[in-house]
Amino acid sequence: MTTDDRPAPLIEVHTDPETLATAVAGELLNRIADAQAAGHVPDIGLTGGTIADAIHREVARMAADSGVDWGAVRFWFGDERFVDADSPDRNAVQARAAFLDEVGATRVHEVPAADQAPDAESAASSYSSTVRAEGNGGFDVLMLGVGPDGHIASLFPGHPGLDVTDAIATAVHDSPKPPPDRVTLTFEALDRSQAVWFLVSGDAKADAVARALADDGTIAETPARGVKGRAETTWFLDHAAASKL
Ligand SMILES: O=C1O[C@H](COP(=O)(O)O)[C@@H](O)[C@H](O)[C@H]1O
Repeated sequence: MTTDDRPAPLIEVHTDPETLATAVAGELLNRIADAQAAGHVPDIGLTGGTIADAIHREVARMAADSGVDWGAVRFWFGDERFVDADSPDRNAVQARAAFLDEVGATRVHEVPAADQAPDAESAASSYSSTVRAEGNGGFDVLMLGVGPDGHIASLFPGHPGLDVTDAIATAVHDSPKPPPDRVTLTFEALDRSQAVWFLVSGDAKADAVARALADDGTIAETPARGVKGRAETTWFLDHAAASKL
């Protein structure tokens, strides 16, 4: 199935970032619980960013009533900033602080950090091996924040990472958004997801959302155009982010 054969994106608009975060957190907990009830260990792709952090905090708040077995869910990162393991810039550090440590998640697959790998290339290669060895062929739910420039994960407009087709993860240098060195999953890997959820809030991202969902446009200009779920693609927006649709 090519990306074009996949179901058309759904758009869910919430009043503000707070209601958006609560809605996505509730939906995520339901998806995980349903997968586990069906005897499946779900693979969940996490993203960094502002709205992701709010969602993660809502997951922690709502976790107790969810029935989720946190030892039976695998967490992954769509991208990571190549900084030291304890740096607050790291997506994994932020996600751990917001919910993973609090709920007691045990199967968290992090990208090697700058004090654990010699360079971003080695970290990308190591993460590719981990995904190949311990992943289940794709994410059940992949969450992606979107930058004002239309980037997803660490796939930035016009950057060489957009063209990598022979790897699961790749190194990124000279990122337009700091920090400059990063590791990102490639389109090849992101595109193996059953459900892709774009998470976007704020009017600074309204243009990027409109470009991503327009009939015409290129992935090189707006990388968010380059990923669709095999079974579902949903854009979770607040009013501000949806204001140019
Ligand atoms: O650098 C990154 O930025 C994006 C979006 O972040 P935001 O603060 O504009 O919401 C995020 O999706 C990505 O994972 C992260 O590394």
